[in-house]
Amino acid sequence: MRLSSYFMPTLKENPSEAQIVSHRLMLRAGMVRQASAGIYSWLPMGFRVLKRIEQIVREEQNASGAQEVLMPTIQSADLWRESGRYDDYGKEMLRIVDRHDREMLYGPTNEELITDIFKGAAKSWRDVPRNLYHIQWKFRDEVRPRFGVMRGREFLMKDAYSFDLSKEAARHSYNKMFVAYLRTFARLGLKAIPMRADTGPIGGDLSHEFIILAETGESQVYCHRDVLELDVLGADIDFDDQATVQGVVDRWTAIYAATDEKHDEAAYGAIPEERRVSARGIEVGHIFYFGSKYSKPLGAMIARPDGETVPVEMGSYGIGVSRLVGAIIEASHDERGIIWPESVAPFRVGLINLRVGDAACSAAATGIYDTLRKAGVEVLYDDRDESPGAKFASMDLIGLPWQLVVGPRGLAQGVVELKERRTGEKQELPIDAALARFT
Ligand SMILES: Nc1ncnc2c1ncn2[C@@H]1O[C@H](COS(=O)(=O)NC(=O)[C@@H](N)CS)[C@@H](O)[C@H]1O
Repeated sequence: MRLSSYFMPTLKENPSEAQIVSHRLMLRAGMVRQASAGIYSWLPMGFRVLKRIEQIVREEQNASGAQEVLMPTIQSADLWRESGRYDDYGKEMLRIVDRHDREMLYGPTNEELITDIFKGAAKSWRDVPRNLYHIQWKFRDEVRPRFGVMRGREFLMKDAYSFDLSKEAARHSYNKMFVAYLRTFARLGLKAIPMRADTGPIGGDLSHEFIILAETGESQVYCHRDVLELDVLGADIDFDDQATVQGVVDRWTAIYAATDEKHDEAAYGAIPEERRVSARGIEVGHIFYFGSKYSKPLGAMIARPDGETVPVEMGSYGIGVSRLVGAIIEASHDERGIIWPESVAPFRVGLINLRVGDAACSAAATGIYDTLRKAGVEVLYDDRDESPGAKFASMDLIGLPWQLVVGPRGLAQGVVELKERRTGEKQELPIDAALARFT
């Protein structure tokens, strides 16, 4: 993509309404624009990151055996009346009346709808275990949306729902999601710690929040430092091997880590002082086991092999896909701007032509641009007629992992400059050697 034709309305100044760094940088880098309170338009740069995150979430859900569906954003109030949550949900629920005066709502979550879909299709133990997920926009009329996309009113969530015959089987489904979440956040370049958590409006009695430590986080969390030093498991795990999956969960949950609501001062106090961590954190995922909380009132029953019918055992598992765009910036930035992990970067290489008017420079830069694109490398080519300083500043702001700088002086010596955004490390390389790094 040539920057001279790219829709990327960057801002020079920090917008006054932005209180945290990710909100500031997303506005300044031209990634989003607020449409109304807590509701954002995703511009090309932000949308590319959102889709990269979404795709990694999708791959890890699929790897764990979950199956992707797509449920609507608008739901009938009927199912929510059956589950008893229509009134309980309170003011966060956006209630809508259609032209036939039917009571509808913009879904804040989908337990009722997915249970109704499963109920219509499943009849016996042969139909479980199943895990169905979708990646869909939600609406929660937050009383104080803030921090940009971190606490929005309309936001993108991956929400998965598991169906099992027994509590033991449901626990394995829960454990598989626990492991899938560890892998997902590791691929996003994040250290997300699973912490015992409250279940809130979703319900149930077993729940973990996946938290990344960040000063601007809304959650207060406590943990043993050991849990921050655990490595996420290797590349592959056999999700059908219950003992292996349980082993990973046990290893992580054996170490103290809890959100404020579930904090146990005594257990925390037993940790040696220098190994205690008390910090703010950002909740990027939240998983729940809640048994028959929805299947009983909605009548989602399945027959056991002995013929007796029981309400299907369920859990639900959410990841804040749009929140993650902000959370990754909170975890990965410096004073000059964003530092994207390669796995989610909107482009892999930022190509800078230092002197657009210079024929040799432009020929070399355009040649590199064409070669990289032909090799399938995502490259953003700054071909604007701007000063070198302005180009360096905007490339550092938008945070692409690599910068390739073409200038007359370097060319005279047959080299271009390669800079790694994360470390700031620069090296001069012949053009072919520089290209070889990416092709
Ligand atoms: N207002 C919000 N703005 C952005 N992301 C949010 C917001 N509320 C929740 N999230 C994200 O969505 C994730 C799941 O939300 S949740 O309420 O915890 N869980 C559920 O809704 C369950 N139905 C999981 S399927 C959270 O961990 C958080 O990362």
